[in-house]
This record gives sequence, structure tokens and C-alpha cells, in this order.
Amino acid sequence: MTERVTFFDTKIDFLKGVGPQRASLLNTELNIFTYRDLIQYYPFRHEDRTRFVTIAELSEALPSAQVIGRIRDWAVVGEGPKKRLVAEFTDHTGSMDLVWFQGITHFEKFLRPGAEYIAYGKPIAFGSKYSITHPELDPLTAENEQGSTFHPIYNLTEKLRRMRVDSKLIARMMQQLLEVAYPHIHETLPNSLLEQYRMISKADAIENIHLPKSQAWLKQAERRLKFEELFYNQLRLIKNKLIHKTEYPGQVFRNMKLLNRFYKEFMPFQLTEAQKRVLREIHGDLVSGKQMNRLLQGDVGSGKTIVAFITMLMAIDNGAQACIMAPTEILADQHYYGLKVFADQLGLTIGRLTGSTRTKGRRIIHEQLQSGLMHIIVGTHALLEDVVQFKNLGLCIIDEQHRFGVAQRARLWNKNQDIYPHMMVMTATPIPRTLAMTLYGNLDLSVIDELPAGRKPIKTVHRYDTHRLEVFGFMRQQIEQGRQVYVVYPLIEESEKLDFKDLMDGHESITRAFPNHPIGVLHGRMTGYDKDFEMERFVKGETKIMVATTVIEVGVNVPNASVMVVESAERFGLAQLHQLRGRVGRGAEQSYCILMTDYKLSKETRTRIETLVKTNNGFEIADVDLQLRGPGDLSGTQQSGIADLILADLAKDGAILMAARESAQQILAEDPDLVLPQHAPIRNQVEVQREDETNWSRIS
Ligand SMILES: Nc1ncnc2c1ncn2[C@@H]1O[C@H](COP(=O)(O)OP(=O)(O)OP(=O)(O)O)[C@@H](O)[C@H]1O
Repeated sequence: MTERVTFFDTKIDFLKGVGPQRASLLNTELNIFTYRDLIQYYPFRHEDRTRFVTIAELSEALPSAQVIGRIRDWAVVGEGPKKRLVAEFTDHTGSMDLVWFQGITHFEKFLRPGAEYIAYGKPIAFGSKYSITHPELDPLTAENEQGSTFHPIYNLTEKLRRMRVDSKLIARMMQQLLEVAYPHIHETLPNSLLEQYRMISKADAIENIHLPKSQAWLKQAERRLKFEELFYNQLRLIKNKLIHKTEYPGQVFRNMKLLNRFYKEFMPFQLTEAQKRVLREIHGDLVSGKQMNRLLQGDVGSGKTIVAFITMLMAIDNGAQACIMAPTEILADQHYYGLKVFADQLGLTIGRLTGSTRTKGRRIIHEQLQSGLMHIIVGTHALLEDVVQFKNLGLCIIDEQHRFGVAQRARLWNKNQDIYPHMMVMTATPIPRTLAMTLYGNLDLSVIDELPAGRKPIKTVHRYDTHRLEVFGFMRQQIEQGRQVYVVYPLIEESEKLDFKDLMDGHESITRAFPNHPIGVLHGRMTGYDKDFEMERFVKGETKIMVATTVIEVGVNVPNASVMVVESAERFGLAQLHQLRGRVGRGAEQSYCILMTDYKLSKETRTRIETLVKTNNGFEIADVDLQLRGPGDLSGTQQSGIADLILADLAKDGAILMAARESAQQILAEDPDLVLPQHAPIRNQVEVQREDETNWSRIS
């Protein structure tokens, strides 16, 4: 497709007052090269500059205040870092101080005693007098004395600030650009939607997101642009889903001989109703003749492994092979061991391929996959290598998908010659609905929303470090009743050395406190062999306590372990704590999770800990996590497309997302190829943006 050059491709150098030096600064610091880049560089907040207060009305409760007054006098006082310029600023109600620690020489030249200014900033009381440090100061003019509007504040880098590129300058550039750009901004939503949701035009929205005429306009602009962003996000995902459903054939897996045999002879337990329902959904896909693209969500311990295995059997029953890809070696190993038990019973060949598989082993696996001798392969990224070829890959299961990129997924698809393999994505931690929709809106969703019968909810408590002896006492009691215990320490890359020392000190003090019980230790610095050895001892019950880092976070399954002690729990994220806790409560015994922390906790940390104490429900926890941290921070989601949402906030804009999704669904159901005249704005936008994998709401 040839690039269409538009007005918005003009270089910012053409704006008045930009010049080559500033242009290159904006290029390198903010990635702003063209009018398009600039106009889409939205401010992150606005200052309300419509109202004034008098000096008598100042109060510390005001986050900021705008005052008209006169500089009566000023002086430079103090020495060294305390050196500052203090100006006395007065109006008819009183006097206050304006203070500068930086730019003193500039203000010495700029301040004129007797002249009138508008000062803006955060008022702080010193005794009976208020002062503003580093206020924004503008000479009073006929224009600004009525109060201006809302001033946009842009994210800027330190270097830009040093070079005197501030929000005011960007706002001036924006004003200049908007004056000429307005007629070039095409409408990108159909009239019907604008009317249905009473939204303003794209051009008005762009103008008001930068330089709003009023608070009401700003709100309208935000709502319109968020809607558009989410609408195109959903349109892209739903369209993608439709294409898969209509255009991509899938192998049909009807034979169920092996599956029936497994059910009759080896099935270790009764499936839960939720597991059965999900398997019916999957089976429906696998006999539909279309390629399956499904997301399998289930809370920690809900029994995803058996669902994955039965799905694999459906493929193998029909002469196809299955693979499962996990983000880490430990997790791949866990899947391997979990699945091997079942595979061995049926005499199926299962292999494991990770970074540490030796060359010779690799070669054998490659051959067996190519000849079709190997039925199931479990692995990490190593599976993506070109040398890995299958005879007939019928099913790919991807665990923890959000750690894999879109391109990696596509590479797996292409591993089969004639027909794409069926795809199933499993997430080990529940994700909130809004996030699931924007990340995985192109997939069909299956949820295992029920834990196996007989599980007792894990009891979670919070204990301060000072109560460690009591905790040890409790651990001892549990071990004497035949149970096993995990003690987990944080190990975070930035403070790895110290953390490692904590882990080893912890190991030592536990060894001293439990002289009669064998203790294991597990961390990322150990070799694969040592890790396997330690894990095996714990699985067999030879060690009673496992002191570990978060390497055991996902997938580890030792039903006899009933106590999880998390040291420095304040340093873990919510999802991570929920995952860790999920390592216990996997058998029939009552299980416990003990979150150890320091006395001093931030408000957010307290909320995290209290949430875990209060609920075992992963979906509820995921929602709190989203509220606390925002979607960009949820573990591992950064690179997966969520960052492309510039304005919409999935924690707050759920209602807009639902409306946008519904609209996208309706429009595509009525007009899948977007050929109706009323959908021309969408068609145009989609045609221009098709090249862009992630963001279809860009200015064209
Ligand atoms: N229907 C069931 N009845 C009884 N036990 C079950 C059932 N389904 C699974 N289990 C057992 O529950 C435990 C957890 O299952 P599994 O390891 O598949 O969980 P998961 O969903 O993968 O969770 P995680 O993400 O925490 O690993 C295992 O010991 C498994 O054998």
C-alpha cells in the first residue's frame, strides 16, 4: 500500500518559533516529528486558570491558587542552597511572598516593582503569611485579567525543561497548529454514533483536549476521544475474530477413542461442572471446521491442567500433535511433569524443549516432532525456533499469553503447513473483565469459575515480623500433623544481592529453628539439575519446609503443602501474592497463608494485604489490583498492546468500553465489510490505519 501523505505529515519545523534546534529537541525527547505527532501529544492534566482568589482567601486546602497583585519589592536572601529571591506580592486584602530558588538572575531582570502580575501556584502558610514557591508569573494584561481558560500541562523531560521548553511553549505551538489544522481533522466516527452518545466532533474534541473552552468542553473532549480509542480497539479485535471465524479453516477433531479410554480408566477425579462446560465449549470449536482461538481463564488451582490435557487428547485422537508453550523454564517443567503422568498412562510420547535442553536431546526431539512420533511437546520460546517442525501440529496452548507478543503467537501458528493449528491461551491469574476485553477481545472466552469440590478456602492472616516466633510455632504444629510448608522471600533484580542474603539468612534461621526437619531451598541462581532435585525432594515429602524465591510463583503443585509464609509481603504485588497463596489449598486439608510485613506500611500496601485477607477470589483481587495500579502496571501487560490506550483508563472507563464494544459489534454484524455509506468514516479510517497493528484511532 502506498503511503498517503497528508497535511499531518508536515514537519513541526514549519511552525513559527520552532526552528531546527527546538525541532530536533522535540524529535529526540518526545518523538514528535510531524504535526500528527504534536497534535496527538495530549496533555496529562489541565490547570484551572479561570478563577482568581484574593490574598485574604488563600488557604492550604487549595491545591493551587491564582492571584492578581502587585510586586511591592524583592530581595535576594540566604546563602548556598538556601539562596533565594523573595518578592513581596500584595493586593487590596493583604500581602504574601513569592519565592524562587532557581532562575534568580532571570527574575532579577524580569520583576518590576510596582507592576501588576498574575501569580499561580500552590499556597503554603508560614506563620500568618502565605507564600508560593516557584509560582508561574505573568504580567497582567487586558486579555488575561478576565481569567484565561484551562492551561494544558504536558509531560516533558528534564532536558526540555532545562532548554526552556515548557508546557506554555507547547501550548503556544498547539494553538498555532490548531488554527490551521482544524479543517483538516476528519470525522472518524459515523453520525449515528455521535448522535446516539451525544458526542462532539473529532475536530472539536482535538481542539478542546488541548485548549478547552471550559471544563464542560474538556470533559466532552475526553469522553469523545476515549470512546473513539476504545471503539477502534474493539473494532480491530472483533474484526480480527470475524476473519478467523469466517476465513480460517480448522482441522476437525471428531474421534474420541483415547479420550474415552482416559475417562474410563485413568480419570483421577470427577470434573467440576465448570471444567465440563469449558470442555464442551472447546469441543464445539474443534469440530466446527474453523480455527479455534480461545482464552481459558481460571482462578489459581481451578484445574486448568486437566482441561489442557483433555483438549490435547482431542487433537491426538485425530492424528495431530499438540504443544504447550510457557514463559519460563520452571513453568514449562511443571506442565511437563503434570502432563507426563497422564501421558504415560496412555502410552503417549511427551517431550520437553527449553533453553537448557542439550544439543543431542534437541536433535532427537526435532526428529520425533517432524516424524510425528512425539505427540505432545512442552516448552518455552525454544519452540519458536525454525528448526522446530511438526508433522501435523493441530493444537497450540499458550500459557501466560500476556508475556508473549503478537509476533511470537503468529510464529507458532505458522508451524503447520496447510492449516493453522487451533489456539488456546491460558492465563494463570484472572484478569479483570475490561482488561480481558481490550487484550483478548479477539478471542472467545471460557472461564473456570469453580474450584474442585472439597477444597477448604485458604485462611489468610497478616502478621508483623515481630511475631515470627509464633509463626514458627504454627509451622511446627502443621509439620507435626504431616503437612509441608513454603517460606517465600522476595528476590527482585534491582536489589538482588541484598535479597539473596535475606533468603540465605532466612534459610539459616529456619534451619536453626527446625533442627529435626529436613529443609530445602530453591532459587533462580541454582542450576536446572539442582532445582529439579530440590523440587522432587519436596514433592516426595522428604523435605518439610521449602525456602524459596518467587520461582515457585506459578504452576507448582504439591497438594500436601498447607502453609505458605510470605516474607516481606509488602514488596509483592497483589496478583503475585494471590499466585503464591495458590500454591497451598490444593489438597483436601485446611490451608493457611501468612503474610509477614514490617510495621510501617503505606496505605496502598495495607489495602493490598487487607484485600488478600478478605477474599480468595482471584477476579475480585484482579479488580482491586487494576484500581490500585492501573492497567499499564499489571504484571507483564506492558508490551501487549494495552499501552496503546493513550486516554482511556480501564480502571475507570469500563462503561465507555462497554458502549464502544457494543457499537463495534453492532456495526460489524450489520456491515462486516464496512461498505454502507453511513460507515464511510470508519472505512476510511480502517483503510488508512490497516498497516498499524495496534492503534486504529490515530489522526490520518
Ligand atoms: N475436578 C477436580 N477435582 C479434584 N481435583 C482436581 C480437579 N481438577 C483439578 N484438580 C486438582 O487440583 C489441583 C490444581 O489443578 P491445576 O494444577 O490444574 O490448577 P491450575 O488451574 O493450573 O492452577 P495454577 O494456575 O494455580 O497452577 C491439582 O492437584 C489437580 O490435580
